[in-house]
Amino acid sequence: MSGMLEALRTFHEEPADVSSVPTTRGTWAAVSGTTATSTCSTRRRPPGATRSTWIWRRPARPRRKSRRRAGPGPPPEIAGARRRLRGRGQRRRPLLPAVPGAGDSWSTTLGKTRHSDPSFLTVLLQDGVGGLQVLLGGRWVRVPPVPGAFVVNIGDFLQLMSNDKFKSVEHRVVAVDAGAPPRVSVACFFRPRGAAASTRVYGPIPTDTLGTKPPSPPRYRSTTAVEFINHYMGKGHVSKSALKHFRI
Ligand SMILES: O=C(O)CCC(=O)C(=O)O
Ligand SMILES: [Fe+2]
Repeated sequence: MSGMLEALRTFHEEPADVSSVPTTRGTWAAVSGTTATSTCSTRRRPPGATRSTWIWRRPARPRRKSRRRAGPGPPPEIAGARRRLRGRGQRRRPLLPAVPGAGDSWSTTLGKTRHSDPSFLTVLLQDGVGGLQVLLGGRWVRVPPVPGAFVVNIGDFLQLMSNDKFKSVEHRVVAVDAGAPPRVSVACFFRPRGAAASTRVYGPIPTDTLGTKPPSPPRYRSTTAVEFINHYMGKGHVSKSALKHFRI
């Protein structure tokens, strides 16, 4: 865990010419054999929905031959960081600078705006800086970093499939006060990928699995991961509005 966070910091502290290499999918894919992309675009995102973030998508079945043909490879520090980050699914590495005077008043302008994740589950590793908050009973509650622990978030997909039995959690990240080091975190989003993402249809699972109660009527229409994500991205990932769109 600490190695992974350290790798992120190392990467962010690289000179600009190294850390700015992977600005396009093509460039980074050719360098690393994985796909990386930045979510720093402000095109369809409201303020607060962007930060310095890189997404790694590992090919489902990496083909060694094509990797070998891919060129000389990244510098050793980057290769090391990438090795530590490898795994299934999608990982992000946000970096949030400390802000002089930051407090709750900054929360809607800097950090990660309130949202729920378009995943079944998200496994999150945060560093010791803090700033993550969840919405509980209408109040923002801090999620203090616990060394050696992951934060596991229920995502919108699980809420949809469980017909509201498990509720996705609204969360945000607020800027921390000056003096703290820049914050890094790694999130792994578990959701359908590859062909299944556009072909497999997911809907509420009947909840009477024990046969003890009549199943509750579905509260959401069925959808594919691709349709859900496209809608989510189009909304600019704010709050839980994407889920509402699928509600019957
Ligand atoms: O950085 C964090 O703690 C949370 C990041 C997050 O919520 C996300 O990327 O969806
Ligand atoms: Fe999130």
